[in-house]
Amino acid sequence: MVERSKKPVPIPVSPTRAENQGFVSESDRVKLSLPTGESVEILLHGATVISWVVDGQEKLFLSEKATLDGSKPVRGGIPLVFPVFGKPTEGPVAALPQHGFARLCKWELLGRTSETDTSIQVDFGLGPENLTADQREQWPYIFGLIYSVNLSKNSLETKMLVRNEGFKTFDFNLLFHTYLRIPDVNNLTVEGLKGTNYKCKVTQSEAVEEAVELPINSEVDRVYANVPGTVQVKDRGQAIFKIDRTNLEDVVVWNPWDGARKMADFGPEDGYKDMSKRPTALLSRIRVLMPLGLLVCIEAGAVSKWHTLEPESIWEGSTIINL
Ligand SMILES: O=P(O)(O)OC[C@H]1O[C@H](O)[C@H](O)[C@@H](O)[C@@H]1O
Repeated sequence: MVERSKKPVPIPVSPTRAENQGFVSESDRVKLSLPTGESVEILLHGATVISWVVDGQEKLFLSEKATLDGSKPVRGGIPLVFPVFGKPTEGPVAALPQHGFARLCKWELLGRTSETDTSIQVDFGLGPENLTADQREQWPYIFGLIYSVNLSKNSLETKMLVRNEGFKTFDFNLLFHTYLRIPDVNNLTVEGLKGTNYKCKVTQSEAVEEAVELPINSEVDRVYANVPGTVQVKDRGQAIFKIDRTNLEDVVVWNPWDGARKMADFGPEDGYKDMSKRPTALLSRIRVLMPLGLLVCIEAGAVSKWHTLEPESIWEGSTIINL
């Protein structure tokens, strides 16, 4: 449970910024914006970031068929993975659904906690009181999560604080399952992984990454452990996303490729690859107005091993995506 005494203290905003309405809270979501036009939108359901707009361009992929009403995890944006990554078939977390419960729960809005003309932050909380009785049974620990989303002019930072508020030690994984929107997967490379050990979930094998520039040209589902520095996503050799991490040692690279066709909530069906192959004039016009999705997931996390949290201990991990 998020102790009220531990809640972040809201910082009063200047009248000028208040007039700019950089923070809008609706029944199911929160919208943040900067005077320079950048914005981010976060659903209370899963505390899922579903949009990040810079210079009028959407930076995150959100499936056309994503469910946003809280009945399913969101296919797109930044779903939160906690307290388990994947779906272990045995052990104390075997009863939990794939990727845990954090992306399924309705989070509490704790409030806007810092704001200047160049950045704005909002915090959300989750504890056992926000879980269903089944979820509490599946993961019977007393915990508090505080999730912060910080929007700056050219970056988006997400930070998770995990607190063990009970008497029992627990193990957890955490991951920001970030769906990046990219212009064209055919020109895309991911850099910063060379020399890192990875588990390939497609071939069920392990290897050391040899590529300086990793292309995405088929299904990719790799868990890179202990990635040393910045991971860059490049389009035609130009960095379009630079991802830095603090206390999140691992990076998952995922693109379902044509496996996306089997996902009921994935749309457009070929959004994994290249929307330009859809020829109709109407779709081309729509594409100009609202470029549809091409994606790669670059997921910063702590997933290659369990993190153990003793009672009264705190763990914090964050990632920042710079443009
Ligand atoms: O379909 P989901 O439960 O959202 O999982 C989507 C994907 O998440 C991660 O990237 C995993 O490495 C993949 O194996 C998984 O398919």
